[in-house]
Amino acid sequence: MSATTTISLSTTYDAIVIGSGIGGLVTATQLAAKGAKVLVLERYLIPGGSGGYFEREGYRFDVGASMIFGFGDKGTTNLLTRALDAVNKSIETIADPVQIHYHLPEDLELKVHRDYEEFLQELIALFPHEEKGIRGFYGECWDVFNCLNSMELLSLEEPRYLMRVFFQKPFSCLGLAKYLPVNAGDVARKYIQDPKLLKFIDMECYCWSVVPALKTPMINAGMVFSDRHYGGINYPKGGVGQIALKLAEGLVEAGGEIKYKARVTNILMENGKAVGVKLADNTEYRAEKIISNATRWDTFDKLLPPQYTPKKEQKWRQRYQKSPSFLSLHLGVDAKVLPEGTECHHILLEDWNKMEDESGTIFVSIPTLLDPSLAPEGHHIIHTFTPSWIEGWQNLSPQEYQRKKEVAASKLIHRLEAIFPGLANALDYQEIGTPRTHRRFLGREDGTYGPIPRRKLAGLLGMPFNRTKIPGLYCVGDSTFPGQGLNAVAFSGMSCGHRVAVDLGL
Ligand SMILES: NC(=O)c1ccc[n+]([C@@H]2O[C@H](COP(=O)([O-])OP(=O)(O)OC[C@H]3O[C@@H](n4cnc5c(N)ncnc54)[C@H](O)[C@@H]3O)[C@@H](O)[C@H]2O)c1
Ligand SMILES: CC(C)=CCC/C(C)=C/C=C/C(C)=C/C=C/C(C)=C/C=C/C=C(C)/C=C/C=C(C)/C=C/C=C(\C)CCC=C(C)C
Repeated sequence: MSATTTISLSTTYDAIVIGSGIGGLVTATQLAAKGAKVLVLERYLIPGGSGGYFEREGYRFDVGASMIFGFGDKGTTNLLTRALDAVNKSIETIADPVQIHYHLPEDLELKVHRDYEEFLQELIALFPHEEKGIRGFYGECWDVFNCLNSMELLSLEEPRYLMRVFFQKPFSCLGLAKYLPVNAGDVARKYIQDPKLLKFIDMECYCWSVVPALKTPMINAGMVFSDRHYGGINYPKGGVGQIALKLAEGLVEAGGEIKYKARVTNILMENGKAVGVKLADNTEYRAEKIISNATRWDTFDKLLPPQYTPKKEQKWRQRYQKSPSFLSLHLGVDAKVLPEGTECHHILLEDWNKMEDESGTIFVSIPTLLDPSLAPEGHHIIHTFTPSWIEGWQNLSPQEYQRKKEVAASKLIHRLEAIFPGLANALDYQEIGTPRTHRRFLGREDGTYGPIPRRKLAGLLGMPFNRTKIPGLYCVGDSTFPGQGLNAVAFSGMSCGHRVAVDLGL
């Protein structure tokens, strides 16, 4: 068959989901559970995207996500638990007693304990003059969280749901409406004066939102700073990849389909409406609704002809830009290198002025402290990453690229020796990922971690929901409200599933 031959398949689906990241899988499972005929197309070999895994020499490494919110067993904000439950799946999890052990400049060293009061006591001991401010700021985060955690979380684009939830929980709705345009840094400044404590609050935001507190939406901060104590951080037994594997399993059991090695190259348009997709091998599939779990840049610049880029997208790009990608180091190490009592997640920064710089902040995750089965006996996994832009990794010869990776890895290991002395001599396995790796394996433009505000914006107000200006086309994942994070994209998936189901008349 010639390369240009197009194979059109006669089956018509209710919905096609492009990509099996957690956002895409949650949408697909929500729809399949409601009886829709769903097809998920994934370019890679396994599901999960940034929440995927890979195996090397007896180690099972998490690709990206490692600090998992949304796995609690109470309230309404435990969206990963709920998404799995919708297709009759569950995952055994291991409670992490400390969310992050911070190693910050000027000897600012502290742990965010799962127990809220224990965390506050540790922070207040470092800033006794700010006790009232600390309690005030984190207390207001709880106000936001309590609003969210009191209501059913579905599509904010569905007026009947909004009316229902408003009548059921008017104060929670009004509370959230009040916080939608607010950023965490402005709330922090109402309570806290100490500049060093404000820098700490910046780091508390930066380490998941990739921007300082003044640019971090308060609703997201309320979720993160409270749920870590309420539902807690819980690691899935068998690795983060289990979440996607179970969702994919549940999808198929609910009557949905998932195809791997199925790279979508075009969204097919007819009379201004999205009607199907075309794969790299020229196969075409058609559906009533097309849902893209690719980033907005990939969706609108690559999958659609340029004349279809809505004006709204151009405007959005004036407000949001691609965040940097990461340089990731997946290490297998001799267990003896970790001192007794080492915590699972660490943040390391030596100079406050470098927090947002390329290679400034170092993130560390050691999942084998919670689930030893992920590494050979007597060994641990240290997954460490630091922000990195694609530009520095382009136009290199294979030798230059290899050399640059090794230099960057050894610099990271050298800095990590400050918390894990002897690390360089304890290495058993090493794999280095760059922004190019993330672009290639996750299909994310420039390997970006997701959208970040170009300047200070009004909280979450500018983040688009799931519908797009193109009839029949929806977006899901971290390019949509409320942004990055597995629990955040699970929300995006739940609301996308809800909106599409209503549009399909289900
Ligand atoms: N908690 C953590 O520690 C941590 C760390 C890193 C990332 N994350 C989070 O993971 C989340 C990512 O979730 P997501 O759902 O937005 O997306 P994702 O990028 O994880 O998944 C997108 C999927 O779509 C596939 N894809 C892309 N283009 C395609 C095409 N043309 N055809 C077929 N398949 C295609 C990709 O291969 C990938 O599997 C982010 O929100 C990020 O914040 C969390
Ligand atoms: C009716 C009326 C009047 C009104 C209306 C209003 C309303 C109702 C509103 C609503 C809203 C809503 C619902 C919202 C929601 C939201 C959400 C869900 C959110 C979520 C969020 C989440 C998040 C953000 C998360 C995140 C996380 C992350 C990102 C993480 C990350 C991590 C990492 C990176 C790691 C780090 C570290 C180390 C490793 C150390």
